[in-house]
Amino acid sequence: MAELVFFTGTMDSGKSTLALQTDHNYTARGRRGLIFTRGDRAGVARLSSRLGLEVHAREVLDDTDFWAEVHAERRAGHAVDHLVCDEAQFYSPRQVEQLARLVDETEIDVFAFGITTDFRTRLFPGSARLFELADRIEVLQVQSLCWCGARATHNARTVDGVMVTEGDQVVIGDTADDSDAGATGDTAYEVLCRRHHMRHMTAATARRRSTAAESLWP
Ligand SMILES: Nc1ncnc2c1ncn2[C@@H]1O[C@H](COP(=O)(O)OP(=O)(O)O)[C@@H](O)[C@H]1O
Ligand SMILES: Cc1cn([C@H]2C[C@H](O)[C@@H](COP(=O)(O)O)O2)c(=O)[nH]c1=O
Repeated sequence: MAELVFFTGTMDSGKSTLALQTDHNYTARGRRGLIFTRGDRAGVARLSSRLGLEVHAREVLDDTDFWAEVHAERRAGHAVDHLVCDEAQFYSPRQVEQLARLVDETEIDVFAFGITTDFRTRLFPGSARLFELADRIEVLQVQSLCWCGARATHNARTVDGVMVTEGDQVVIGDTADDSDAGATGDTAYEVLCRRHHMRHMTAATARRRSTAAESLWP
């Protein structure tokens, strides 16, 4: 029985790596899959992992119709046994419904990978529809950590090293290590635990407060 599975987590939790591993393992057993992505940091029509793996992928656009894509492949005589769909948070609800229809009516397995919530802790439309329709939701096992050591559960956006909660929902970018904090004109992301996201306390903020406190009581 085919399934629509949504693998989700924070940024930097191993989603793209798992997407590549999944396609590799299914292909190794003779299954033929199509790989999709949208807005990967490596560029158009690329699926990349921070581990360094990168493959060609079909870029999902606003008018991409997964039902039409799969049936065009099959009309051309190509088997399609599974779909790997990365950055699924960026897909439209209608596109998620097309994925679910492919599972139900053509017995194709669909493995979707994407972050759960945006920089304001709100669900992306694509992620929300996947939560509503998926047969299974799998939270990534790789623990990305907040600066405090707790498991990171949410994604923060920083501009010039300062956490922001206003702006466009979609801004392609990467997590920054501490050395990048405060770079001018730089939009970056940092994974935080809920407590510190709600407090707007990034690693840089925590460090600044600690330094200020030490200056009062040297
Ligand atoms: N140099 C490294 N050595 C080992 N693991 C790494 C290294 N760099 C990145 N990773 C792993 O890759 C994960 C991010 O993988 P990626 O698939 O790009 O995540 P996502 O797609 O969820 O953003 C990190 O959580 C970390 O576990
Ligand atoms: C939180 C958040 C993230 N994004 C972007 C930033 C990245 O390009 C992707 C997530 O990629 P990853 O493989 O999971 O690291 O999403 C965004 O556009 N808006 C946000 O609020």
